[in-house]
Amino acid sequence: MHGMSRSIAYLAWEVPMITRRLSVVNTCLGHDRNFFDRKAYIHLPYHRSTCHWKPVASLSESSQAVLRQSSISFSDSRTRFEEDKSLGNKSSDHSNGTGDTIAAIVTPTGGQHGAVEIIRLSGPSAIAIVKSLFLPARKRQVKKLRNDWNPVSHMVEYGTIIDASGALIDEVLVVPMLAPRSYTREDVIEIQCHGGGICSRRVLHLCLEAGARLAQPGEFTLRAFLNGRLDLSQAENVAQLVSAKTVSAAETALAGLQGGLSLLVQSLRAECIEMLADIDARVDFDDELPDLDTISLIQRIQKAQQQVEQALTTERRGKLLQVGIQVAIVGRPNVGKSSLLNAWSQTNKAIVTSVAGTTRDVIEAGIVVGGFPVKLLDTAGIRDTSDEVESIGVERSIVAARGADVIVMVVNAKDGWTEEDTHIFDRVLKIREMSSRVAQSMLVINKIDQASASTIAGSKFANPFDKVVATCATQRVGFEDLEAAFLELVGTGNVIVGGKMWAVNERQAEQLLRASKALERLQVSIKQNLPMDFWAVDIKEAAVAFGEVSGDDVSEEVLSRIFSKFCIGK
Ligand SMILES: Nc1nc2c(c(=O)[nH]1)N(C=O)[C@@H](CNc1ccc(C(=O)N[C@@H](CCC(=O)O)C(=O)O)cc1)CN2
Ligand SMILES: Nc1nc2c(ncn2[C@@H]2O[C@H](COP(=O)(O)OP(=O)(O)OP(=O)(O)O)[C@@H](O)[C@H]2O)c(=O)[nH]1
Ligand SMILES: [Mg+2]
Repeated sequence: MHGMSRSIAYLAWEVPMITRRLSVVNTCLGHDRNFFDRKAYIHLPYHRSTCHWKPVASLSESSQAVLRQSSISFSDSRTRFEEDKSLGNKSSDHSNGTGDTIAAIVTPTGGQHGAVEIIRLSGPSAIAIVKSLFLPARKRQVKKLRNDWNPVSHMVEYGTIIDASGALIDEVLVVPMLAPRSYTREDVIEIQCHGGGICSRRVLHLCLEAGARLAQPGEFTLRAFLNGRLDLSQAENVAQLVSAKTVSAAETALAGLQGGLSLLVQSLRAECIEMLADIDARVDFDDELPDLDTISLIQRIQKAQQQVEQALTTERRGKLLQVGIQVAIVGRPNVGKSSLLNAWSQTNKAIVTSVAGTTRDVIEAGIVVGGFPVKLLDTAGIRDTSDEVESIGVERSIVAARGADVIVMVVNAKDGWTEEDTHIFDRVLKIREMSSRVAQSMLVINKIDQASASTIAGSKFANPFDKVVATCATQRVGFEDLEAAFLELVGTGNVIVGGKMWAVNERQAEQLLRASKALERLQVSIKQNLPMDFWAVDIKEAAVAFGEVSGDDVSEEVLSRIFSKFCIGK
């Protein structure tokens, strides 16, 4: 960094290293911000929208090393910016990830096959590979030739796929989406084959022989992320969208995919970086700049923190939408648990008889309540029994209750609250205490056609339950109240149920919480008049946490953990 004096105030645009594969050249120079705005900067192999302004001298070792290797001169006060040729070349190598072309069948492969199946290719050789297999029907020439196809982006082409010997493999439609107008921003070609599993596999095989590599789970979306088409939170919403089990879950994921959360996090991160720049500048050049207005700074921080806290309130709803809610129905034999499951799910899944001890195994029924996927678990009536099969069933009831989010205990209005009920209640409560998940509880007083529910509902026995509802399962009475109470119980915070509102996932919430804590500490540091270096530490922490959400500042490990959960072809 010879010749560089601090007063020239070179600023560098340091991009955190995203993946090792994506090289260490993360640095870019600007004479000042305006200069940068005029795009006089080195083209980076990989850069995302918001980064971190720093004096060159404070850059990381590796970034400084890159600068030293490049031909940028620091000695001239007017600054010559030269684009280093080797950097430029690297840049194009990396613009498509590893440079290879990936392929996968993107329609379902196991189980049921559809009428049409799609193979997707993405990468620099996608066109060449398809050219070598595809004979467009449209060509007017009498003699059809291989390699004689000129793809037009987003124009469907009809033709045939042939193998190396010229044998017909399938009659297909081909859709080219040329870079950067594609999902991955690379050249993407989709081949629509006949369904049934054979054609698509043969075509995929030909693509692989022609030089494509089988895509890993989530690799198309990973490329979309690496090429800046989606940020990380949007990519996570792609996975959530395709695994959504209800309309509300899908709508929530879609809202995230459309960028609601991304925009918020982006602006929060930009805000942090701006505040950090103000603070850093005063740490470095304190004598030349006016004092910071700490009152307005604290206001900015408070506003940011409020936005983070608000985003955090969406987590519970998001989790319940994505994962669903497990409800264990427990109680004495013959109180009507199976009848309740059948009535609630409007099925006949569970066997109902007047014999106590009918249900032996856990019976599941999936329903949707207020947009949330709910799994009802009907269980064997809990009692002391010498019957071997029944006692195993009772054990399973306890296990089901232990894993449930909501425990519904059913009692019988006619019998009133019995000693056995107390016994079960104790066991249910014990389960609640032992469980790491805090289950909520609901008392359902059933068979209200035979006796009034008020005796139990008004007794001390009802008090410990979060909700009390009266039903007649055989006539499907009380189920509206049951659902309303249930929704209140799972409480979705102040977010509209079923609204088109994004939600944060667990990983995002973890980072937002980290940011919120850092912003909290920051306010304390400012109020206590601690040195500005301390402020910088906290604000950096918040910026990094936001960067973890957006993917601007994320390790390869986290990336591979996220993308490995995708399905193949996504
Ligand atoms: N056949 C097919 N259907 C699909 C997908 C796909 O990849 N293939 N998608 C995959 O998940 C989803 C749609 N997502 C997509 C997103 C962007 C582009 C795309 O080509 N974007 C261009 C805009 C094209 C234009 O300019 O008209 C771009 O953003 O530049 C394609 C699909 C759902 N349906
Ligand atoms: N009158 C009336 N009978 C009901 C009601 N709910 C269930 N029953 C009857 O009560 C009996 C037992 O119902 P189940 O649903 O099998 O009871 P369970 O709690 O699952 O019993 P186990 O599986 O043995 O633990 C059946 O004859 C049902 O028809 C109700 O609300 N009113
Ligand atoms: Mg039963």
